[in-house]
Amino acid sequence: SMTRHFKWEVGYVFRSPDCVENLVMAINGQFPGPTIRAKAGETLHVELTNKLYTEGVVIHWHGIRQFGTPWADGTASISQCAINPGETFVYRFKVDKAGTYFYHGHYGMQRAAGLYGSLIVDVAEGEKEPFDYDGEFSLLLSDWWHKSVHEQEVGLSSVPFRWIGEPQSLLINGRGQYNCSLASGSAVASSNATTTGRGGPCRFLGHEECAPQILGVLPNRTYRLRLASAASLSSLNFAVTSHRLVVVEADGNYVQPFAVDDLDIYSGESYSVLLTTDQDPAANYFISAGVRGRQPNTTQALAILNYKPNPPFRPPPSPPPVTPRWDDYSRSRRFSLKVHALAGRSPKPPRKSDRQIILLNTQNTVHGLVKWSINNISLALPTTPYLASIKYQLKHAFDRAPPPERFPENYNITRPPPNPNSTVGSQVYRLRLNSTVDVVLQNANAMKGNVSEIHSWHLHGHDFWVLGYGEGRFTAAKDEGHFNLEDPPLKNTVVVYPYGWTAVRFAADNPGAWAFHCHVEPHLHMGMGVVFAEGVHRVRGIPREAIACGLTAGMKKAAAEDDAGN
Ligand SMILES: O=C1O[C@H]([C@@H](O)CO)C(O)=C1O
Repeated sequence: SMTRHFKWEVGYVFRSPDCVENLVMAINGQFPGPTIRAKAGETLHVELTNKLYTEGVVIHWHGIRQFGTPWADGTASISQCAINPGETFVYRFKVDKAGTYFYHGHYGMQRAAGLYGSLIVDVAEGEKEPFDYDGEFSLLLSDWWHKSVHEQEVGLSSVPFRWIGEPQSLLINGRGQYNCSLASGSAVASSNATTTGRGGPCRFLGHEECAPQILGVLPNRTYRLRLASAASLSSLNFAVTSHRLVVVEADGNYVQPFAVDDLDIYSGESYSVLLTTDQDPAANYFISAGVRGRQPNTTQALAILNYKPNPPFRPPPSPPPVTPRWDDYSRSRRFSLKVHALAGRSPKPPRKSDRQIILLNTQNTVHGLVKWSINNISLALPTTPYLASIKYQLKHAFDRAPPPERFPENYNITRPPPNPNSTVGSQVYRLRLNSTVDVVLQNANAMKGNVSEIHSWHLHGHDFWVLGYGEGRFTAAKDEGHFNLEDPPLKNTVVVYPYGWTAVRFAADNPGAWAFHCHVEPHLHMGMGVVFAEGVHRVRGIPREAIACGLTAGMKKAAAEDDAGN
């Protein structure tokens, strides 16, 4: 089948995503990066050249399994070395399943610098989706800070700790409005427009980088909106005034369709919703993304659903949707529980698992640094990529002790950690190839009293079944009986609610080394993740340029000599 070729250069550019100029990481000068569109079964061949001056770079293809190509997963220190300035690395892999995906940087906090774009995989020739629509739009949601990612990273790694704070703005396809609002007055100004002060009406001529996304639609049609969240921190709620949304896909898997007025989308998740333009065609309507899950300090992002032939900037007569209360977690759970696999389109989970790993999520300190830990270990990535050091049995590349699969019975998840100290570690959970693994993500109180933060966990290389969500501390006896083994959704990202737990099940069927981590960028930077590895001995043909760093730098030479036969 077909191979699609792309030649990308990653570099910093000055841009104004929310009408304020900042540094943005762009691909071929574009922010967000170019949208990749392909058909299931095709091969992507992305030749990536690093044009940054002093930083490495990698690109992760979020939601793509990388079956047989684990070195293309794009995770620095796990699947590959970071691509050095001036170097070129070829990502060549198959997109084997239709769905709404995205790609993004996976080194330091580069995703938060704007290194992301849409990746849409259509059904293969002759295949059909289980729903029809007349047109489609892809909406990449994210959040945005005026402080550089460099300053964010150093702040989080400083003593005293400097939190990044809440975002200055939310973006829809890389466009947001800081310090003004589309909702107050007409967004179109006469030609002598000036951007106004804080909170005043936005004034656009339409060509500005930060001019809102306009979705031009015809009345009485059905459109597929492909939503994906590349957000660094924010859990978002998406809504379109006066229009119901029918959810039909989650993370590249079909779901039993259900209608909502709004939907929650956590960092790393993607959805497809069907929207029918059955409202008054003389009006335009607001599209909104607002913060939930954390006390909001950022105005909602707005875009326009423009019923043609109305002028695109005609102010919608109705005000934007009101984002539901940020801490109404029972409302949030009710939405999560509406997502079920579409019968006959996804395999059901095995009735039993071979192993159950329980991961306690806590906030801790390590020598005064604020960290997130899993079973009291905060992930510190090694300099040599796990894929190489496991494949080539390189000693001393990472801590080979098996990481803890449980946490102490007497740990009280409703209180701050009695001893806030934890340690950093680089251990790997070794999974037996083709075994069925259950993971329970257990949330807990943060270091501050009466605080438990929302997290969104993403698994590389696999989809998992979401077996259930619960409140308080998970216990097998009390909770396993309530797992949904009938029609659990297949996802690659799942939310963990404050003081609650989320249980997932997956087949360890993909030889490679895979990250499993909180998709909240600062949390990952603070160590909130683990590494799984299965069947690495079976991995064949790791491209040398993927592993020429750390202890393997010498290997590159040795291997070359070896090839030269001396
Ligand atoms: O990791 C985090 O740190 C801060 C707070 O917990 C300490 O300042 C915050 O809100 C996070 O999500």
